[in-house]
Amino acid sequence: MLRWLTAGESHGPELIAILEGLPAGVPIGLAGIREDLARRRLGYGRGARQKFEEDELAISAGIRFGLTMGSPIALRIGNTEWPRWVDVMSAEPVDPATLPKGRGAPLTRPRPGHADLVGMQKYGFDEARNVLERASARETAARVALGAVARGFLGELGIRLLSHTLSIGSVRVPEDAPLPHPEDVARLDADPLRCADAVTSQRMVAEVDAAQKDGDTLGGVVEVLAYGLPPGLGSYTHWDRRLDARLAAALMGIQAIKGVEIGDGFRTAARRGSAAHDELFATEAGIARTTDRAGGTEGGMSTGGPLRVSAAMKPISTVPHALRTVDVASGDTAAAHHQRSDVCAVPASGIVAEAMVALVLADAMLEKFGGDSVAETRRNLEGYLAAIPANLRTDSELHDAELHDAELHDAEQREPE
Ligand SMILES: Cc1cc2nc3c(=O)[nH]c(=O)nc-3n(C[C@H](O)[C@H](O)[C@H](O)COP(=O)(O)O)c2cc1C
Ligand SMILES: C=C(O[C@@H]1CC(C(=O)O)=C[C@@H](OP(=O)(O)O)[C@H]1O)C(=O)O
Repeated sequence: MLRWLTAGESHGPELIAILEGLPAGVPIGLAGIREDLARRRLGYGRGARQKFEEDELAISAGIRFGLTMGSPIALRIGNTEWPRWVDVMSAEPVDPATLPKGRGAPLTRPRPGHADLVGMQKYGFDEARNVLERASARETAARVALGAVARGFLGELGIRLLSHTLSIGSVRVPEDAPLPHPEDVARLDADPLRCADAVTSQRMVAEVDAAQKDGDTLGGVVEVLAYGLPPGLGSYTHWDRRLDARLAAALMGIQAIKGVEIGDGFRTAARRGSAAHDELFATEAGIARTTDRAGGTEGGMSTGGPLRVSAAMKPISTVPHALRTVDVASGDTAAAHHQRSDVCAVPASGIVAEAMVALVLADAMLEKFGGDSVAETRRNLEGYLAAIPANLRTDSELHDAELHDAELHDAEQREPE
């Protein structure tokens, strides 16, 4: 079993992330984690803070000479904004009246759509600072660092992940656009919105520009793909063992994610059964599915084909053209507090979604195959695959190669939705 925890406030000194249960012998370097942290900062439409803040990564435990030791892994990400917040975020008792003018002013105009108001009600605060410090998606840097470690483990077992942007506001990639593959990651990272379709990406940039001009914000949809999974991760035997349920919970656990789809998700509900499922074909190399409408899970288990899961992000709630709220200090109608914010953080949430999927898959791999060293996990995986009787084997290589052609064919045949 894999466990993970994060701690840290948005404007505190640092974020702390701990991962417990990963086997020994996984190659993990600072460079790989830094790369994923840098990818989370990218994306057209992010606010000023991404430009001047850096993620100061340090490994505090669990890795020696570039390899995991089997002990808990502890990572530290310093907030370079900290020197500007030492007084406002001091852990020592401070009388707010002694702070320079404007510093630590109470945030009494809660932002609709953010955690401000309910957080104040729940934790007994009379202003929103303590709420927004932890509700902020700054915390996702810690999860991305943990996800990079999980990705390193999965990579040792032949599993590769990527994410891409499916929509920004009302602009969406065409239904029949080809699925990106791991070789496309550099190209995706270079795209302003991490969109695989260049023409759609340009329209997305225009959508972000228009929202920014209007003092508004945008959400969108990201998709995570994982290639190289074995069949049988997760289980149909109990609701909380289902891989799809675990993925959905992990993705819904990202700030501002409001919907998750596995495979074709809600679109499947509008189809007839004859056009909704992935038929099976006997080939010389094994049983093949030539479509992937289900997104790589059946019965709460991985099928061995590509996993495809998407997450819908609501628009950023700190709207520059501020939303109406109530000043809880006076009871008067007011404009919600706003200093700076992202116009759109959808590409960044794709990187966070990749991290969450990597953590869930790493956990599911360890649950099925165990292992105190990654070599042991690999032996167990290979033994399991070799023991599947010939008449039950699926041919995922064939599946990968033919999937794209079959999907294009399928899109042509598909009834209008
Ligand atoms: C990567 C990322 C960046 C975000 N940036 C901002 C931001 O700049 N301003 C903001 O108000 N919300 C931002 N959010 C969203 C808030 O964190 C989110 O709206 C808040 O937690 C309340 O959403 P919830 O109801 O889903 O928890 C961001 C979310 C993510 C995933
Ligand atoms: C700092 C990050 O994201 C922050 C997430 C966030 C929010 O409300 O979620 C609000 C903004 O912070 P601030 O209000 O200080 O400008 C974002 O910049 C980050 O992703 O590293």
